[in-house]
Amino acid sequence: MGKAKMESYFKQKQANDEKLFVPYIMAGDGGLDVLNERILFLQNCGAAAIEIGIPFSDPVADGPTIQAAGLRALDNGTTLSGVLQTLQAGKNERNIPIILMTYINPIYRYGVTSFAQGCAAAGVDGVIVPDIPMEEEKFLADEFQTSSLAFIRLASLTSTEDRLKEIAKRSEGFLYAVSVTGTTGAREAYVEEVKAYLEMLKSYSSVPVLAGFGVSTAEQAQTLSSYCDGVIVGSTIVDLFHHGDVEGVKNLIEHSAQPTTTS
Ligand SMILES: O=P(O)(O)OC[C@@H](O)[C@@H](O)c1c[nH]c2ccccc12
Repeated sequence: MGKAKMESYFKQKQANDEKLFVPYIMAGDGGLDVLNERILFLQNCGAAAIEIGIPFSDPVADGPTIQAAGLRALDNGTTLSGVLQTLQAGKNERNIPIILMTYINPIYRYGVTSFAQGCAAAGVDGVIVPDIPMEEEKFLADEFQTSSLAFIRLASLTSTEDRLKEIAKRSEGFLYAVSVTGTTGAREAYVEEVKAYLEMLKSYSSVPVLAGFGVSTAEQAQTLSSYCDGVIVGSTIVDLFHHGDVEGVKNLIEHSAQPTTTS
């Protein structure tokens, strides 16, 4: 669908008062054979989009769960071109946006232009690159624009307000609001500043603001979603799939969408 369609797809969901739930999975964890199957399963469970990680040997933003999933995927021979081919093969069965999450190194090795073109051909709609700061991103932004890919930016709790304003202004598709300090992985609690941070980002952003990092329960998803437009859940989903608990995945997505009940 590309950037413009992804944005109108999210707008339509929001017009129906839906919060957006975006699960993350690691491509090649369990083998590339299960990738398209998992995507369709998540789509049927009500995911608003799916974030797909490209396994990489030095995943600096990742905690233990995603690191382990990345190692499993690398061990069974998963490559970026294998992932793109698999996504291309499953393209016609999907109807929700697909976002690739990859560090810059695999993109460099593949070639920036080939990567952007390969993503578009595979039916990828947006890309997240966590280790490219805003000052260095132009070479990527230009290629993504040529291929109609949304360049999804990451905001962090430790940035100044001026910087957050600029990041929010640039974000396409949605704005990824990293809502903890540190790496990916389940957390028990969120710091109090998260509410103000998400509300501030919402006031600057023209695309939906989604909170990610640390979400492991439906209650957390509901609470965070009440401050912004939805959540991204990685480590918990990766763990559930790894243990074969697809019912757990389904329950988490279904319950996360329910409005917060106050007791
Ligand atoms: O695993 P968590 O804590 O639920 O966080 C989401 C996260 O896994 C996913 O979005 C992600 C995986 N690796 C990343 C690297 C950078 C930014 C985001 C990510």
